[in-house]
Amino acid sequence: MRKQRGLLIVLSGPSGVGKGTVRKELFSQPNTNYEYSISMTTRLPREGEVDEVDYFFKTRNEFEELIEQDQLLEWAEFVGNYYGTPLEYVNKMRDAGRDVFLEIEVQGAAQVRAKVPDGLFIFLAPPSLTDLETRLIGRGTETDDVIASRLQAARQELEMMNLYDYVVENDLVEHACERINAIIIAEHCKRERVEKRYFDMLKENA
Ligand SMILES: Nc1nc2c(ncn2[C@@H]2O[C@H](COP(=O)(O)OP(=O)(O)O)[C@@H](O)[C@H]2O)c(=O)[nH]1
Ligand SMILES: Nc1ncnc2c1ncn2[C@@H]1O[C@H](COP(=O)(O)OP(=O)(O)O)[C@@H](O)[C@H]1O
Repeated sequence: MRKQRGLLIVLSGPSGVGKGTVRKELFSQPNTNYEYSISMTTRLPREGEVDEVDYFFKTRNEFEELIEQDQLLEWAEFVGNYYGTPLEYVNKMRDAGRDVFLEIEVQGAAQVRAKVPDGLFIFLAPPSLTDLETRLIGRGTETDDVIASRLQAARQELEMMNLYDYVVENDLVEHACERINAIIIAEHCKRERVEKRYFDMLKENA
């Protein structure tokens, strides 16, 4: 059977909603066809974060060079730091039939929407703004100032959720993962409808 080109799955949502937690849970499940695209950032590593695993950590100069050289599928500045997606990896994985996950904020997602119209756009939403604040504070990785800026950004990000194909509430991690897996399976089935091999099959049997 010929392999479909892999999906480009964009997972967005405000800082602290649980994108990283949900994505790690999805990737820990057996029999998935997912690849995670590690982003570039100028943010400093948090305790425990590893270069080339969590992010490719770059200086601002290095990042600006990548922009100049057109090596990023999208990039954005979020609360004082650059973040961007390496283009080559995404294309290579999709060509190999793998579904590629981008975990990115809303400005970058809008750029991907314009460049990759067949992408699958999923917005992860918190049960409430209070839950979001509790999670962001509970994670304990940012200073109070940064938390306040991220909560401010969250209000604008939540207003963008209507631009996504799906909104998934992250009430419980397992439930959010079940919904995301279901969306991806449905998306593959939808794309099967236009697979050439089915038209060929019908012609052969005419
Ligand atoms: N546009 C864009 N956003 C990204 C990329 N990588 C991460 N982000 C987003 O940047 C925001 C800040 O990321 P980070 O500092 O790691 O904080 P965290 O997501 O709250 O743990 C989050 O919304 C990420 O999803 C990227 O390659 N491009
Ligand atoms: N469904 C959930 N219920 C309660 N806490 C959650 C849930 N999902 C994630 N968290 C917690 O919220 C915090 C932020 O999650 P994280 O995955 O780092 O968010 P993001 O990547 O969107 O910034 C973490 O401490 C995580 O353990």
